[in-house]
Amino acid sequence: MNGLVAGPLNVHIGRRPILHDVTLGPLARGTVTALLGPNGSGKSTLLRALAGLLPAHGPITLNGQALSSLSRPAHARLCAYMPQALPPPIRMQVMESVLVSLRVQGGSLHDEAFSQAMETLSRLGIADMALRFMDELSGGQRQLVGLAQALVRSPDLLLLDEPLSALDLRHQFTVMDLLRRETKKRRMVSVIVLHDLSMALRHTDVATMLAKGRVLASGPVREVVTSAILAQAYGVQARVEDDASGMPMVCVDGVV
Ligand SMILES: Nc1ncnc2c1ncn2[C@@H]1O[C@H](COP(=O)(O)OP(=O)(O)OP(=O)(O)O)[C@@H](O)[C@H]1O
Repeated sequence: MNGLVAGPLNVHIGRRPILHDVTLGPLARGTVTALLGPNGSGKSTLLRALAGLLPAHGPITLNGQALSSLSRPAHARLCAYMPQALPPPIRMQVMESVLVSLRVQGGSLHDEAFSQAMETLSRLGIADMALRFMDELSGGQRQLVGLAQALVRSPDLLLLDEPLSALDLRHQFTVMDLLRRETKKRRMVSVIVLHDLSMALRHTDVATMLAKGRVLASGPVREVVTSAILAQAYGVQARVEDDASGMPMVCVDGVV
């Protein structure tokens, strides 16, 4: 089976149960999935479990292959994960940090590594930062570098935890647009944690809404981001409306 299928998954951190019988997918190749839910609902935990960074009880298969059966390097070749925390402001040039990310996949760098890294920086609009040092960049600029580090690896599974949190309005749109195009072109499965529900409506294909470590709803994003589900998940009174150009947006009127 192509794409990602996970669950039912149960995840404990220490003795604490965090995820309860969570299922995800099947998520087809070439699609972007939004992982939604209130603070503490388990989004990052699920992403880390998919990335193989937390032990999960339950099956996770990618393109028919059980991820749990893979060695760390083999897992890293298939899957790129960008955590919620921004890349640290260390004394390393941007280009070097992107090349280091390519090396996570194991082996030595191939001849095209440099041009591949440069092309990824260009697509994100930060080619001019290639020789700058990470500890001289703003938070948003470092987040764009973090995205370059993930994208340059052309993974089969792209996992991004709040990739827009430090970005300005223009970059939020250009990054989501780029992620959608790259996901289609490279036939990746992309799973992205987002708090901006209008962004999810406009730029993702399917969504899973978590609440208290369980799946509340799953399916096409417009069927998941609804007044009823938002009331249940977040405790807000909200409407989903189309703006003048027909694009969906979430308007919050208050709390329930
Ligand atoms: N290291 C840990 N030890 C114990 N509990 C943890 C740990 N990390 C996370 N948790 C708990 O797991 C639950 C889910 O956390 P998680 O970070 O997955 O939520 P989230 O949906 O990503 O939240 P947010 O939107 O705030 O980032 C929370 O109740 C949190 O307190």
